[in-house]
Amino acid sequence: MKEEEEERRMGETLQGMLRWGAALGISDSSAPMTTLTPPPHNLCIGQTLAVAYFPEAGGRGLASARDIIKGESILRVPKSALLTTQHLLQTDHSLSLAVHKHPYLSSSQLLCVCLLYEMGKRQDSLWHPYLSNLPRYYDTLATFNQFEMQAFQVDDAIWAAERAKSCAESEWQQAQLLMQELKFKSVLLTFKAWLWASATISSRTLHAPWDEAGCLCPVGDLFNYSAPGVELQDGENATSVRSMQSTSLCNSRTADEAGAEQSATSLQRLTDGGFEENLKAYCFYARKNYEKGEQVLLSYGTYTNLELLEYYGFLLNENPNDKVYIPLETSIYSSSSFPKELMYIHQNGKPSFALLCTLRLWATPPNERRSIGHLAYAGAQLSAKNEMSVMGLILEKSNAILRKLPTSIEEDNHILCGIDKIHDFHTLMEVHKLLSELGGDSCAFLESTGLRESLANNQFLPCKIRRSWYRWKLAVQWRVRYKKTLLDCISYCTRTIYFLQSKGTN
Ligand SMILES: C[S@@+](CC[C@H](N)C(=O)[O-])C[C@H]1O[C@@H](n2cnc3c(N)ncnc32)[C@H](O)[C@@H]1O
Repeated sequence: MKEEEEERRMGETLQGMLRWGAALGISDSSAPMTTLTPPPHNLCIGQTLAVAYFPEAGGRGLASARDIIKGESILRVPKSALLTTQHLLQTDHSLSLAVHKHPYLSSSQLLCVCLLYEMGKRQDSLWHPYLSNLPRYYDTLATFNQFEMQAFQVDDAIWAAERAKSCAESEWQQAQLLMQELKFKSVLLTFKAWLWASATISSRTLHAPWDEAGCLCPVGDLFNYSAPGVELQDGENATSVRSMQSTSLCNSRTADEAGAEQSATSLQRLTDGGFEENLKAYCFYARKNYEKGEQVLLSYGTYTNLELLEYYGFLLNENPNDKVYIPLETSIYSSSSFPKELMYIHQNGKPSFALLCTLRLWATPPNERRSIGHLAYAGAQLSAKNEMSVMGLILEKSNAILRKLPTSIEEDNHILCGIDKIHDFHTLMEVHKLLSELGGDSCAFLESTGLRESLANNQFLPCKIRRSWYRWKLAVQWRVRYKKTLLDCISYCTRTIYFLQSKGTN
């Protein structure tokens, strides 16, 4: 009964946002936007899209309300409805005065401050109907606690989470003075509020040509993600692209990567969407045909699962852009001119082009590398013996990584099954019993959440523990996917070696 009531209330707030959006000119129509746009019927936006719930693919999202053809214009959000730093500074003199005294803050930090500033206005904010529909919690990497970070098991992932958190912390500290000058209420000054704002920005902003931090786009940010298909990837050279969000709070990319990113982003806008100066609106286009009722998805860019977790707080079991790096000796890296970032294992277990090419050269006597370099760079196998040493090395490295990890993929899957069962339990006693029997990380989960102590005071599972349980599940899902890639790689290398041996060639 309580859940039904909650659902009804959420439906009403959503309808309120859609009515508000329609009044501001957010529409599916390609006709000029006016405030005469008819009010939305139920959760529909014009005739084309409707807000719907997709439990297995992003939760709340946008469904097609009719058949849609690839390339059709499906949504327009006028610039006046976008929540941007520029808009707020132009319309709020005291905010503008205060912000100009802090030129050292980055554009993302400023957007965080502006978002919290608007939240502080409550009903008086122009965006109140939009803000009250934003998620209350996020599961981006910066929100992971120590236990949840350790659950990744893999150093690179633990470091990424630690870096995301410490970066958010230092950005928050730098912005404190400005937020105090703006007389933020104490609840908006907390690190928790900052994490919420920075996760909102990281997971929901769209690229804006006038601001590196991007813009918050009401209704346009309800599209869930589908990974760009191979048709958008520039072979091995595809780098991470961010069209949903242009910059991260902890962006550590190089200028070259940023350049590649920009050109790939423009490519994607042809089918997905972008800000159109002549229309003064954010315009979205269907990237494929959709049947009525299907979820309409957007490609935010090309991400590995770890990056999806860092910026968006979710991961994909089938992610064509996921990668596993295996550490190699410096002498190996320097055998080719490829950058390290291109030497990895694809999610399907196959070594990347650059990794194969580099290892083939490394397994060639140094005095012969020059003469056969052109063959290696063209992707050719150099000899059966050479190929077998390459496969042998990758196999050995993958096995070594797996051996060092504290649990096997079977144990992780067992833990995941247990974690999933928590969903059906409501009382703390039931959850405690399940976790005590589960073994593995679950004892550490009991410790980290203080669940044992909570038993005395609470009958039901507190929200904080539910959130932690969800992030723990994300970390375990991530490491399962990581191990599966390495196991698939081992099978691939083994099969190749057997094949070459059976041919008995050199
Ligand atoms: C731009 S919002 C999309 C709308 C969002 N579902 C909502 O309810 O407001 C991006 C967020 O949606 C969720 N999301 C998007 N695509 C997803 C997917 N394919 N699988 C799981 N979660 C997804 C993630 O939480 C992500 O941070």
